[in-house]
Amino acid sequence: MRTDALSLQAVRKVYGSGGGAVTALDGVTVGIRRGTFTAVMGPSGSGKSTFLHCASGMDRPTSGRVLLGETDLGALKEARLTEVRRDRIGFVFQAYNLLPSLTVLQNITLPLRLAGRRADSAWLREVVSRVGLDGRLDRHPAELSGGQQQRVAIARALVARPEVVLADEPTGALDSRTASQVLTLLRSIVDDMGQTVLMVTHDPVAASAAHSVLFLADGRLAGELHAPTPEKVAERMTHLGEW
Ligand SMILES: Nc1ncnc2c1ncn2[C@@H]1O[C@H](COP(=O)(O)OP(=O)(O)OP(=O)(O)O)[C@@H](O)[C@H]1O
Repeated sequence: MRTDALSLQAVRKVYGSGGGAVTALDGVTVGIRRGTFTAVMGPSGSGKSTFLHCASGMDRPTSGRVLLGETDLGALKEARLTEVRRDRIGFVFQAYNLLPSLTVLQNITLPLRLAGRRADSAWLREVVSRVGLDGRLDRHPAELSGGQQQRVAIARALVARPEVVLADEPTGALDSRTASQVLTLLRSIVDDMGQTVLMVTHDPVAASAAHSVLFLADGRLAGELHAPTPEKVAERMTHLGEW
C-alpha cells in the first residue's frame, strides 16, 4: 500500500485551558501524498502555523495523530523526535535562518554534520546545481541576495534527502520576481526530484505554484483546490472571510 509522506489524523490543538482555551486546530484529517506540492492557506488565525508546527513535530497535538511515513510522531520521546525531525524533515523559513559565520557550503551541510553523517558528494553537487549556487559555495550569507539566501536554505533542507520539506512563508521576504524564481525552484524539486513539499503561505500567487491548496478556517479544513490559479485561490479566500 502506498503510504502518504505525512498524514494528520483528527488532529486537535488547544492552547491554554479553562475559559482562556483557544482551539487552534479542531479535528484536521489530511494526507499529503509523496511527490506532491501542497500549499496551506487560510485567514489570519485559522491555524496555519499550528498545522505546520504539529505536522513537523515542533508542537504536540492535544489529541489525534501525526504520521511521518509510518512513524507516529506522538509516540516518540523528545530526543528521538528531534532526530526524526533533523533526519527526515527539511525546513525552509521566511527568514532563511542561515548562520552568518558559516559559508554557503557549511550552511548547506550543517544538518548532516549535526547528524554525524558525511555528505554524499554526488547528491550534494546535484542539490547545489539544482538551486543555482554553483560557484558561490565559499561565500557567506551576507554576501548573497535574499533570493540566493533562500536558495541556500532550500539546499540545506534537501541535503539529507528528507521525506518531506515544510516551508513557512518561504517567499514572504522576497520581491515578486525573486519570489517567483524561488517558487519555480520549489515546484521543480517536486516535479523533477520527486520531493514532497508542504508550504504555508498568505499569498495566492505563491499558493498557485503548488499542485493543490488546502484551505483552513477556524482550525478546520475548509476545502481543497487542485491546479490552483492566483484568481481561484483569491476567490476562495474571499469566501473564507478576512485575510
Ligand atoms: N502559543 C499559543 N498560545 C495561545 N494561543 C495560540 C498560540 N499559538 C496560536 N494560538 C492561537 O491559535 C489560533 C491559530 O493560530 P495560528 O498562528 O496557527 O494561525 P495562523 O493561521 O497561522 O495565523 P496568521 O496567518 O495570522 O499567522 C489563533 O487564535 C492564535 O491566537
